[in-house]
Amino acid sequence: MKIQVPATSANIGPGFDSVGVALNLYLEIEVLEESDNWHIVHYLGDEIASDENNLLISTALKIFPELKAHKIVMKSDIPLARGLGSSSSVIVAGIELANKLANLKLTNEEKLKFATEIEGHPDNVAPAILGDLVIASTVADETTAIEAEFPNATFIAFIPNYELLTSDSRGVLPTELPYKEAVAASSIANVAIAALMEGDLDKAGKMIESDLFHEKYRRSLVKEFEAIRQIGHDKGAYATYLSGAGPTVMMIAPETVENEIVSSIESLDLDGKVLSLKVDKEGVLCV
Ligand SMILES: Nc1ncnc2c1ncn2[C@@H]1O[C@H](COP(=O)(O)OP(=O)(O)OP(=O)(O)O)[C@@H](O)[C@H]1O
Ligand SMILES: N[C@@H](CCO)C(=O)O
Repeated sequence: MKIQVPATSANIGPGFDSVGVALNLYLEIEVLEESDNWHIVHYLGDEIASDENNLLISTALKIFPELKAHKIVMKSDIPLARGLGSSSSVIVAGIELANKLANLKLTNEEKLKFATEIEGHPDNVAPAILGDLVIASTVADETTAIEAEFPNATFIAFIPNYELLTSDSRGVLPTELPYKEAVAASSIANVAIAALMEGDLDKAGKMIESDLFHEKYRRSLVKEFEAIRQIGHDKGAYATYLSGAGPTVMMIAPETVENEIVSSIESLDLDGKVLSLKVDKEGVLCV
Protein backbone atom coordinates (compact mmCIF):
# COMPACT_ATOMS: atom_id res chain seq x y z
CA MET A 1 0.00 0.00 0.00
CA LYS A 2 1.18 3.51 -0.87
CA ILE A 3 -0.13 6.83 0.47
CA GLN A 4 0.56 10.06 -1.41
CA VAL A 5 -0.06 13.56 -0.01
CA PRO A 6 0.46 16.86 -1.88
CA ALA A 7 2.37 19.93 -0.75
CA THR A 8 0.27 22.94 0.16
CA SER A 9 0.68 26.70 0.02
CA ALA A 10 -1.21 28.32 2.89
CA ASN A 11 -2.49 31.82 3.61
CA ILE A 12 -2.37 33.11 -0.01
CA GLY A 13 -2.02 36.62 1.41
CA PRO A 14 -4.96 37.62 3.61
CA GLY A 15 -6.32 34.07 4.14
CA PHE A 16 -4.12 33.69 7.21
CA ASP A 17 -4.70 30.34 9.00
CA SER A 18 -7.72 29.79 6.76
CA VAL A 19 -6.95 29.42 3.02
CA GLY A 20 -4.64 27.00 1.20
CA VAL A 21 -4.08 25.31 -2.14
CA ALA A 22 -2.66 21.85 -2.90
CA LEU A 23 0.34 21.78 -5.27
CA ASN A 24 2.06 19.02 -7.23
CA LEU A 25 5.00 18.14 -4.97
CA TYR A 26 4.41 14.98 -2.97
CA LEU A 27 5.17 13.02 0.19
CA GLU A 28 4.87 9.30 -0.51
CA ILE A 29 4.92 6.49 2.00
CA GLU A 30 5.02 2.82 1.13
CA VAL A 31 3.80 0.44 3.82
CA LEU A 32 5.77 -2.82 3.82
CA GLU A 33 5.59 -5.87 6.08
CA GLU A 34 4.60 -5.98 9.76
CA SER A 35 7.52 -5.70 12.10
CA ASP A 36 8.28 -5.85 15.86
CA ASN A 37 8.87 -2.09 15.89
CA TRP A 38 8.03 0.83 13.62
CA HIS A 39 10.90 1.44 11.22
CA ILE A 40 10.94 4.19 8.58
CA VAL A 41 13.51 4.15 5.79
CA HIS A 42 14.00 7.72 4.52
CA TYR A 43 16.65 10.11 3.22
CA LEU A 44 15.32 13.27 4.87
CA GLY A 45 18.25 13.75 7.22
CA ASP A 46 19.35 12.67 10.69
CA GLU A 47 17.02 15.10 12.47
CA ILE A 48 13.95 13.22 11.17
CA ALA A 49 13.19 10.20 13.38
CA SER A 50 13.12 6.71 11.84
CA ASP A 51 11.05 5.08 14.60
CA GLU A 52 7.75 5.64 16.41
CA ASN A 53 8.87 9.19 17.27
CA ASN A 54 8.46 10.23 13.63
CA LEU A 55 5.45 12.57 13.21
CA LEU A 56 3.92 10.04 10.80
CA ILE A 57 3.76 7.30 13.41
CA SER A 58 2.97 9.52 16.41
CA THR A 59 0.01 10.87 14.42
CA ALA A 60 -1.18 7.38 13.37
CA LEU A 61 -0.95 6.16 16.99
CA LYS A 62 -2.97 9.15 18.21
CA ILE A 63 -5.74 8.06 15.85
CA PHE A 64 -5.49 4.34 16.67
CA PRO A 65 -3.14 3.46 19.59
CA GLU A 66 -3.29 -0.33 18.97
CA LEU A 67 -1.97 -0.06 15.41
CA LYS A 68 0.42 -2.92 14.52
CA ALA A 69 4.00 -1.79 13.76
CA HIS A 70 5.20 -1.93 10.13
CA LYS A 71 8.25 -1.19 8.09
CA ILE A 72 7.73 1.94 5.96
CA VAL A 73 9.60 3.68 3.14
CA MET A 74 9.11 7.47 3.12
CA LYS A 75 10.05 9.74 0.20
CA SER A 76 9.29 13.43 -0.09
CA ASP A 77 9.77 16.19 -2.65
CA ILE A 78 8.34 18.67 -0.15
CA PRO A 79 11.22 20.59 1.42
CA LEU A 80 11.11 20.78 5.24
CA ALA A 81 10.24 24.03 7.03
CA ARG A 82 9.99 26.09 3.81
CA GLY A 83 6.30 27.06 3.88
CA LEU A 84 5.09 24.23 1.63
CA GLY A 85 3.22 22.19 4.22
CA SER A 86 5.76 19.46 4.98
CA SER A 87 4.43 18.90 8.53
CA SER A 88 0.83 18.80 7.32
CA SER A 89 1.71 16.28 4.62
CA VAL A 90 3.09 13.92 7.27
CA ILE A 91 0.13 14.44 9.60
CA VAL A 92 -2.35 13.72 6.80
CA ALA A 93 -0.33 10.64 5.78
CA GLY A 94 -0.33 9.44 9.43
CA ILE A 95 -4.11 9.77 9.66
CA GLU A 96 -4.53 7.87 6.38
CA LEU A 97 -2.08 5.21 7.58
CA ALA A 98 -4.22 4.56 10.69
CA ASN A 99 -7.39 4.80 8.62
CA LYS A 100 -6.29 2.10 6.18
CA LEU A 101 -4.37 -0.27 8.51
CA ALA A 102 -7.17 -0.28 11.11
CA ASN A 103 -9.97 -0.04 8.52
CA LEU A 104 -11.52 2.95 10.31
CA LYS A 105 -13.44 4.25 7.26
CA LEU A 106 -12.89 7.86 8.32
CA THR A 107 -14.84 10.51 6.42
CA ASN A 108 -13.05 13.58 5.04
CA GLU A 109 -14.72 15.63 7.80
CA GLU A 110 -13.25 13.32 10.46
CA LYS A 111 -9.80 13.40 8.83
CA LEU A 112 -9.94 17.19 8.72
CA LYS A 113 -11.01 17.41 12.37
CA PHE A 114 -8.12 15.18 13.55
CA ALA A 115 -5.58 16.87 11.28
CA THR A 116 -6.57 20.36 12.40
CA GLU A 117 -6.38 19.37 16.06
CA ILE A 118 -2.82 18.09 15.53
CA GLU A 119 -1.55 20.89 13.21
CA GLY A 120 -3.36 23.68 15.08
CA HIS A 121 -4.92 25.37 12.02
CA PRO A 122 -6.69 24.00 8.93
CA ASP A 123 -5.09 25.95 6.05
CA ASN A 124 -2.46 23.34 5.07
CA VAL A 125 -4.15 20.12 6.18
CA ALA A 126 -7.48 20.87 4.46
CA PRO A 127 -6.11 21.09 0.87
CA ALA A 128 -3.70 18.22 1.65
CA ILE A 129 -6.77 16.07 2.38
CA LEU A 130 -9.22 17.46 -0.19
CA GLY A 131 -7.00 18.84 -2.99
CA ASP A 132 -7.31 22.15 -4.91
CA LEU A 133 -8.33 25.33 -3.06
CA VAL A 134 -9.89 25.09 0.40
CA ILE A 135 -11.24 27.89 2.58
CA ALA A 136 -11.63 26.77 6.18
CA SER A 137 -12.39 28.19 9.57
CA THR A 138 -11.52 26.63 12.92
CA VAL A 139 -13.04 28.42 15.90
CA ALA A 140 -13.59 26.85 19.33
CA ASP A 141 -12.44 23.46 17.96
CA GLU A 142 -15.07 23.44 15.22
CA THR A 143 -13.81 23.32 11.63
CA THR A 144 -15.93 24.29 8.63
CA ALA A 145 -14.40 23.96 5.16
CA ILE A 146 -15.41 24.83 1.61
CA GLU A 147 -13.65 23.22 -1.38
CA ALA A 148 -13.32 25.26 -4.55
CA GLU A 149 -11.53 25.23 -7.86
CA PHE A 150 -8.48 27.48 -8.13
CA PRO A 151 -8.73 29.56 -11.35
CA ASN A 152 -6.38 28.56 -14.17
CA ALA A 153 -2.87 29.84 -13.37
CA THR A 154 0.67 28.70 -12.72
CA PHE A 155 2.44 28.86 -9.34
CA ILE A 156 6.11 29.85 -9.35
CA ALA A 157 7.93 29.15 -6.09
CA PHE A 158 11.27 30.56 -5.00
CA ILE A 159 12.42 28.16 -2.26
CA PRO A 160 15.35 29.61 -0.27
CA ASN A 161 18.16 27.36 0.93
CA TYR A 162 17.33 28.05 4.57
CA GLU A 163 14.62 26.81 6.90
CA LEU A 164 12.08 28.97 8.72
CA LEU A 165 10.15 27.04 11.33
CA THR A 166 6.47 27.93 11.56
CA SER A 167 6.88 28.42 15.32
CA ASP A 168 9.62 31.04 14.73
CA SER A 169 7.66 32.79 12.00
CA ARG A 170 4.55 32.97 14.22
CA GLY A 171 6.72 34.47 16.94
CA VAL A 172 7.01 37.81 15.09
CA LEU A 173 3.23 38.29 14.79
CA PRO A 174 1.39 40.74 17.08
CA THR A 175 -0.87 39.33 19.81
CA GLU A 176 -3.62 41.84 18.98
CA LEU A 177 -4.84 43.95 16.03
CA PRO A 178 -6.63 47.28 16.50
CA TYR A 179 -10.36 46.94 15.66
CA LYS A 180 -10.21 49.28 12.63
CA GLU A 181 -7.26 47.39 11.14
CA ALA A 182 -8.94 44.02 11.75
CA VAL A 183 -12.04 45.23 9.87
CA ALA A 184 -9.89 46.42 6.95
CA ALA A 185 -7.90 43.15 6.95
CA SER A 186 -11.09 41.11 6.93
CA SER A 187 -12.59 43.15 4.06
CA ILE A 188 -9.44 42.52 1.99
CA ALA A 189 -9.70 38.77 2.68
CA ASN A 190 -13.40 38.74 1.79
CA VAL A 191 -12.80 40.38 -1.60
CA ALA A 192 -9.78 38.13 -2.29
CA ILE A 193 -11.91 35.01 -1.82
CA ALA A 194 -14.89 36.39 -3.74
CA ALA A 195 -12.56 37.28 -6.63
CA LEU A 196 -11.04 33.76 -6.61
CA MET A 197 -14.55 32.27 -6.71
CA GLU A 198 -15.36 34.49 -9.70
CA GLY A 199 -12.11 33.52 -11.44
CA ASP A 200 -11.04 37.18 -11.42
CA LEU A 201 -7.31 36.77 -10.77
CA ASP A 202 -6.54 40.44 -11.41
CA LYS A 203 -8.73 41.57 -8.50
CA ALA A 204 -7.76 38.56 -6.39
CA GLY A 205 -4.07 39.34 -6.96
CA LYS A 206 -4.51 42.96 -5.86
CA MET A 207 -6.16 41.81 -2.62
CA ILE A 208 -3.64 39.01 -2.05
CA GLU A 209 -0.86 41.63 -2.12
CA SER A 210 -2.79 43.88 0.30
CA ASP A 211 -2.75 41.46 3.26
CA LEU A 212 -2.75 43.13 6.69
CA PHE A 213 -2.77 39.99 8.85
CA HIS A 214 0.76 38.59 8.63
CA GLU A 215 3.03 39.47 5.69
CA LYS A 216 4.11 42.91 6.84
CA TYR A 217 5.42 41.40 10.10
CA ARG A 218 7.17 38.48 8.41
CA ARG A 219 8.62 40.06 5.26
CA SER A 220 11.83 41.08 7.02
CA LEU A 221 12.51 37.36 7.73
CA VAL A 222 12.66 36.69 3.97
CA LYS A 223 15.18 39.05 2.38
CA GLU A 224 14.43 37.85 -1.18
CA PHE A 225 10.73 38.80 -0.98
CA GLU A 226 10.74 42.38 -2.34
CA ALA A 227 12.99 41.68 -5.36
CA ILE A 228 10.80 38.73 -6.40
CA ARG A 229 7.56 40.69 -5.96
CA GLN A 230 9.05 43.44 -8.16
CA ILE A 231 9.69 40.87 -10.90
CA GLY A 232 6.06 39.81 -10.58
CA HIS A 233 4.91 43.41 -11.08
CA ASP A 234 7.27 43.94 -14.04
CA LYS A 235 6.35 40.69 -15.82
CA GLY A 236 2.57 40.58 -15.33
CA ALA A 237 2.09 38.11 -12.45
CA TYR A 238 -1.23 38.27 -10.61
CA ALA A 239 0.29 38.21 -7.12
CA THR A 240 3.36 37.39 -5.06
CA TYR A 241 2.92 36.25 -1.45
CA LEU A 242 4.72 34.48 1.37
CA SER A 243 3.78 30.80 1.18
CA GLY A 244 2.61 29.52 4.57
CA ALA A 245 4.92 30.76 7.28
CA GLY A 246 7.69 31.27 4.67
CA PRO A 247 10.43 31.42 3.60
CA THR A 248 9.14 30.27 0.17
CA VAL A 249 8.02 33.21 -1.94
CA MET A 250 5.11 32.19 -4.19
CA MET A 251 3.91 33.85 -7.35
CA ILE A 252 0.57 33.26 -9.11
CA ALA A 253 0.91 34.09 -12.80
CA PRO A 254 -0.62 33.48 -16.23
CA GLU A 255 1.02 30.47 -17.94
CA THR A 256 2.05 32.74 -20.83
CA VAL A 257 4.63 34.56 -18.66
CA GLU A 258 5.84 31.55 -16.65
CA ASN A 259 9.14 31.00 -18.49
CA GLU A 260 10.03 34.69 -18.48
CA ILE A 261 9.38 34.97 -14.74
CA VAL A 262 11.38 31.83 -13.94
CA SER A 263 14.37 33.17 -15.97
CA SER A 264 14.11 36.58 -14.29
CA ILE A 265 14.12 35.10 -10.78
CA GLU A 266 17.02 32.79 -11.72
CA SER A 267 18.98 35.77 -13.06
CA LEU A 268 18.89 37.32 -9.54
CA ASP A 269 21.28 34.49 -8.59
CA LEU A 270 19.68 34.03 -5.16
CA ASP A 271 20.56 31.18 -2.82
CA GLY A 272 17.64 28.85 -3.49
CA LYS A 273 15.71 27.15 -6.28
CA VAL A 274 12.85 28.16 -8.54
CA LEU A 275 10.05 25.68 -9.31
CA SER A 276 6.97 25.95 -11.52
CA LEU A 277 4.06 24.18 -9.87
CA LYS A 278 0.49 23.27 -10.74
CA VAL A 279 -2.60 22.80 -8.60
CA ASP A 280 -3.14 19.24 -7.31
CA LYS A 281 -6.85 18.44 -7.63
CA GLU A 282 -6.94 15.15 -5.68
CA GLY A 283 -5.50 15.61 -2.19
CA VAL A 284 -4.45 12.51 -0.26
CA LEU A 285 -4.51 9.30 -2.29
CA CYS A 286 -4.07 5.68 -1.27
CA VAL A 287 -3.08 3.11 -3.88
N1 LIG B 1 8.65 13.69 6.40
C1 LIG B 1 8.66 14.12 7.68
N2 LIG B 1 8.77 13.23 8.70
C2 LIG B 1 8.74 13.66 9.97
N3 LIG B 1 8.65 14.95 10.35
C3 LIG B 1 8.55 15.86 9.37
C4 LIG B 1 8.54 15.51 8.00
N4 LIG B 1 8.39 16.63 7.26
C5 LIG B 1 8.32 17.64 8.15
N5 LIG B 1 8.42 17.19 9.41
C6 LIG B 1 8.41 18.00 10.66
O1 LIG B 1 7.80 19.25 10.40
C7 LIG B 1 8.74 20.31 10.66
C8 LIG B 1 8.49 21.46 9.73
O2 LIG B 1 7.22 21.97 10.02
P1 LIG B 1 6.88 23.51 9.88
O3 LIG B 1 5.45 23.68 10.21
O4 LIG B 1 7.88 24.33 10.62
O5 LIG B 1 7.15 23.80 8.33
P2 LIG B 1 6.33 23.38 7.04
O6 LIG B 1 5.19 22.50 7.44
O7 LIG B 1 7.29 22.82 6.05
O8 LIG B 1 5.86 24.79 6.51
P3 LIG B 1 4.43 25.56 6.58
O9 LIG B 1 3.65 24.99 7.74
O10 LIG B 1 4.80 27.00 6.78
O11 LIG B 1 3.80 25.32 5.26
C9 LIG B 1 10.11 19.68 10.44
O12 LIG B 1 11.10 20.40 11.11
C10 LIG B 1 9.87 18.29 11.05
O13 LIG B 1 9.91 18.35 12.46
N1 LIG C 1 -1.14 29.77 8.60
C1 LIG C 1 0.12 29.23 9.05
C2 LIG C 1 0.68 28.34 7.95
C3 LIG C 1 1.96 27.68 8.33
O1 LIG C 1 1.77 26.59 9.17
C4 LIG C 1 1.06 30.38 9.34
O2 LIG C 1 1.16 31.27 8.48
O3 LIG C 1 1.71 30.41 10.39
